Amino acid sequence: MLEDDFGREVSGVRISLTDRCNFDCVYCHNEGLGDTRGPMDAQDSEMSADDVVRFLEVVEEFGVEKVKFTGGEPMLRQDLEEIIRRTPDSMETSLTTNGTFLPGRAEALKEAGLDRVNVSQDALDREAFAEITKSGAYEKVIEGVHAAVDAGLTPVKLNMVVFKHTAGYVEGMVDHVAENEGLQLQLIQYMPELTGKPEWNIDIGRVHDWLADLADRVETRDMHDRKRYYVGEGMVEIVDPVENETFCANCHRVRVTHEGYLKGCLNRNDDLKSMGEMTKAEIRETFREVVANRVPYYGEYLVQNDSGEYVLNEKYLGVKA
Ligand SMILES: Nc1nc2c(ncn2[C@@H]2O[C@H](COP(=O)(O)OP(=O)(O)OP(=O)(O)O)[C@@H](O)[C@H]2O)c(=O)[nH]1
Ligand code: SF4
Ligand code: SF4
Repeated sequence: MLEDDFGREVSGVRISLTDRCNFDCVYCHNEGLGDTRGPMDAQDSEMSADDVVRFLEVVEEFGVEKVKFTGGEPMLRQDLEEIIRRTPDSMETSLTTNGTFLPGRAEALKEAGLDRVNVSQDALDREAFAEITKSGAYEKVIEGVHAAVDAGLTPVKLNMVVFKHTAGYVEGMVDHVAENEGLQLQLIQYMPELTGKPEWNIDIGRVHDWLADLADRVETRDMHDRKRYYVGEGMVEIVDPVENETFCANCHRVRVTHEGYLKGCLNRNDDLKSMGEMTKAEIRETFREVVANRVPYYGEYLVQNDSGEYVLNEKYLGVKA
């Protein structure tokens, strides 16, 4: 496995297959590229299935064990099943989706080799859901979650962004996963720096404290040092990157944008490297370069220079996290 200067091995890749989406969520950061509500890129700028598979075959050589397909909404790609079918067998394959297209397609995805799905679901309340996603698809999403469980795409992680609009629904969602086999809950800290509304922030520390009291046991996941709270039949994981040095020190993933740019960090777009029409040999070298240039985002590792560019803080040159 390739490792960066901070001792972080790259074990997973996250590939955005499109920036198109049928929702318009108020917290959307579009894999760090900015809100999907702006003009979307043309469909023909998206990586082709061949491009995606070529990339996966290269990173498999470097021991990458996991691939997550994301968007926008990745199920808007009609060739998603083909991409999954052609993903190297050695990789755990998962999908992050808004769930609307899972009814009728979950079984085909399972048959193609998909292991599990994460579905965005911010509330068990139709009106709140509509206000957050600007969509009337609540029932479809619930149906999609059932379809995923029935197809064995488990555990199905429900992704809930914790912010002003959802704070009142956290308890109900925790009860929901505690009572339903096959479901897990992922509470995602709101990221104002990507979406621009600090007033919507909720203190995630309070959610940790509340869950610590409620849980039967607590574990810490290697990836991002995330806490997992076990409540009844369910598991609740907290994704809390903001200003969290430990989270970044345990970051083991590289991203690919829908247009085929390698992206070393969710929060940065100044380090993008296009894979364009590259051969496998060229992708191999570019991937090595991107991994070598990765720097933990939170902590003292990066500083901005007078032109606003991120540069490595001199005192950390050559120092591992
Ligand atoms: N800052 C930061 N946020 C992340 C990172 N990974 C996930 N997140 C946040 O968590 C949200 C949901 O992530 P998912 O795509 O469902 O996947 P995940 O939870 O990271 O992955 P699995 O646990 O493997 O399913 C993302 O949209 C981000 O907001 C990361 O590496 N850095
Ligand atoms: S479903 Fe996902 S990609 Fe679509 S608008 Fe919501 S957060 Fe963004
Ligand atoms: S370095 Fe930190 S902010 Fe960047 S992708 Fe990794 S965990 Fe997220």
